[in-house]
Amino acid sequence: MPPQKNQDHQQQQPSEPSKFGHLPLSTSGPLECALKGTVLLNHPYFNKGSAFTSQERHDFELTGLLPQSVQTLEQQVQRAYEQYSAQPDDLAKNTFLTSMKEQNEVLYFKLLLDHLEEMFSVVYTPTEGEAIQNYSRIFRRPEGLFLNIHDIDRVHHDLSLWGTADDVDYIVVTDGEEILGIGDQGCGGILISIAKLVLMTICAGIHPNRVLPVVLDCGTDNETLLNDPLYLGLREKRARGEQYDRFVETFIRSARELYPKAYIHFEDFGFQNARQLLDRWRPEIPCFNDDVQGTGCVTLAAIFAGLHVSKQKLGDLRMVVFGAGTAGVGIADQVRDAIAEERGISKEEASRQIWLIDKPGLLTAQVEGLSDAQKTYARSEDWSGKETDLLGVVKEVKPNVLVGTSTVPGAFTEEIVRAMASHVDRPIILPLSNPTRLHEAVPADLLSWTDGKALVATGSPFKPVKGPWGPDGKEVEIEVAECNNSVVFPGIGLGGVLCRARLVTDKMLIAAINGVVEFGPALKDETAPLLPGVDMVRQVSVRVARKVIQAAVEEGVATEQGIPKEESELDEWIMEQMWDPVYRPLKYVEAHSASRSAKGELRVVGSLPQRG
Ligand SMILES: NC(=O)C1=CN([C@@H]2O[C@H](COP(=O)(O)OP(=O)(O)OC[C@H]3O[C@@H](n4cnc5c(N)ncnc54)[C@H](O)[C@@H]3O)[C@@H](O)[C@H]2O)C=CC1
Ligand SMILES: CC(=O)C(=O)O
Ligand SMILES: [Mg+2]
Repeated sequence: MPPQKNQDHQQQQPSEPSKFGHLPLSTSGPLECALKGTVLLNHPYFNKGSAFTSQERHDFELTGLLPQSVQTLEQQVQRAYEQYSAQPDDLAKNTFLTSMKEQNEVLYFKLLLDHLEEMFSVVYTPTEGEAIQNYSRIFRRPEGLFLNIHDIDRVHHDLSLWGTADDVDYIVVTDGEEILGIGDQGCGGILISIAKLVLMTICAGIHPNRVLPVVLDCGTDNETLLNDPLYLGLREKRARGEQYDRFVETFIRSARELYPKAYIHFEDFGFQNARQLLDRWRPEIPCFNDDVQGTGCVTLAAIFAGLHVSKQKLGDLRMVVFGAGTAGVGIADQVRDAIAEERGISKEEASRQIWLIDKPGLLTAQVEGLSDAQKTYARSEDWSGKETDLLGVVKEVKPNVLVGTSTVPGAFTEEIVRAMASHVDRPIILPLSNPTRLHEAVPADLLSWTDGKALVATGSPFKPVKGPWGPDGKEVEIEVAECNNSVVFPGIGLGGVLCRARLVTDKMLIAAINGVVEFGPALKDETAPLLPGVDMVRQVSVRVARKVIQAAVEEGVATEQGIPKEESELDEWIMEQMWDPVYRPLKYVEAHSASRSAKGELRVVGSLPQRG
């Protein structure tokens, strides 16, 4: 593209009046800004770098601080992409993107959106896992909110610095205990909160300046971190029990009080805490546990697609889950409820079609120390004299669905997979452990051991697999879906935020699953992936959000006014409120006369220490 001389007349965003009138979260029109000069250039939300127009350079005291050429966002993306491509490896690419986010958010999100398929695995699993493990080493600048268990009395105050009551739509909080499949990462867990929020913006258009990433620093049991002189978090063993409960409760109550509109997303808590927190808060506030509910929803959607291809019914499902932790039991619950609904039977009866395996082997009534959630699935029939390891259970139970959420790489061995395929024509096999190196099996092996018959989806992305599985042994390429909660949590969150749901109900989650299923490529072409890919994320999120909002309205938990009833209008209403990475004209306002806008877009220096 030839360089363009003067882009002053580039129109940054049309501000057509909406047919719905003023929508609370729409972001068209000029952006009020009280910052000037270097402070403005250093503010990631307002900064446009070389794309500031000549007028803005004069109005905001930027002349002399920028080279003369006024460039377009597209030119900036081109330059940024060249810089990104020159990075030596994925972790360096991840670090490059983080620093771009700290400089210019519009450019960061535009770059990501334009190259989403290539960059998704760099800002999310698997590379984000590597960044988290190295947090205290690659740290440059803090982002997010770090709350200290020893300062419970300051939690409310520290949270209050983030904005006013209207400023926050979405909070992702972790305590860092069970990050992806890489265990306790202490305060480095802040990066999973940030990554999930990046996905909320990219996949669902949640405004990047109206979100809050939080890590609850309760210490860490990770010896490597405890012994690392550069570790940035509390250097002590994890607090548990009463002190922990009081800390989390103080956080949630303060967040609710300060930001009553915000939806709270729990991420990567340890198994016991994840469940307890969800059970404790779900009946009271709009909250969601991604590892339990998000994973349950996306996996059920993949299973629906797999059953469609294998021409089996949900009622006939026999599922073995290897790794009965947060995700494994979350999946089991979602599948159990769907079976119960389809067959018109009790949840208890439906749970008989599911076998959970953990470290002691099959979970039976004889296994001690099971949590309440696991006990629901403990087998009561007599297994004495039978093998209760994965191979033994697969041989005995003859499952048509096998799920891996164990973090044990290679656990789905050739023998196990062949045993499964010997009694089911199209086995549905979902190795979901992240990051990539922890998958229970890789698609190439699963397909090769089953002559291309396995219906596979994986927790992290994999390249398509080629093999002689077409008609007459012709070589075909099989694309494997990523079965990650990222397919579904953005749409659920978008729906929850836009309708200002009081609660996130079971029916809203079922509606979300149906939304994903409608986009499943395998429903139209049986050789296609079980779930929609990254290229369709925004469309999927709009559909999921629509379904979630409709269910919330039906259930009486939507509190927003004026939600359209008609589907295409509702889609328009949703899309108008999704944030897009475009530069909007800046309008100067005096700091002292500046009130923070309801959109949280007017940030006065000093009001947001973490982001200013
Ligand atoms: N694809 C997706 O969307 C998601 C994937 N995950 C992945 O699932 C994995 C598990 O995550 P969580 O459930 O949060 O962790 P978790 O720690 O709660 O669960 C893991 C379970 O596997 C069990 N396990 C470990 N070694 C085992 C062995 N040798 N045999 C049998 N069981 C064994 C553990 O005892 C534990 O119960 C992680 O790799 C995580 O990244 C989690 C959430 C979503
Ligand atoms: C995907 C996700 O949430 C996890 O692996 O924990
Ligand atoms: Mg997670």
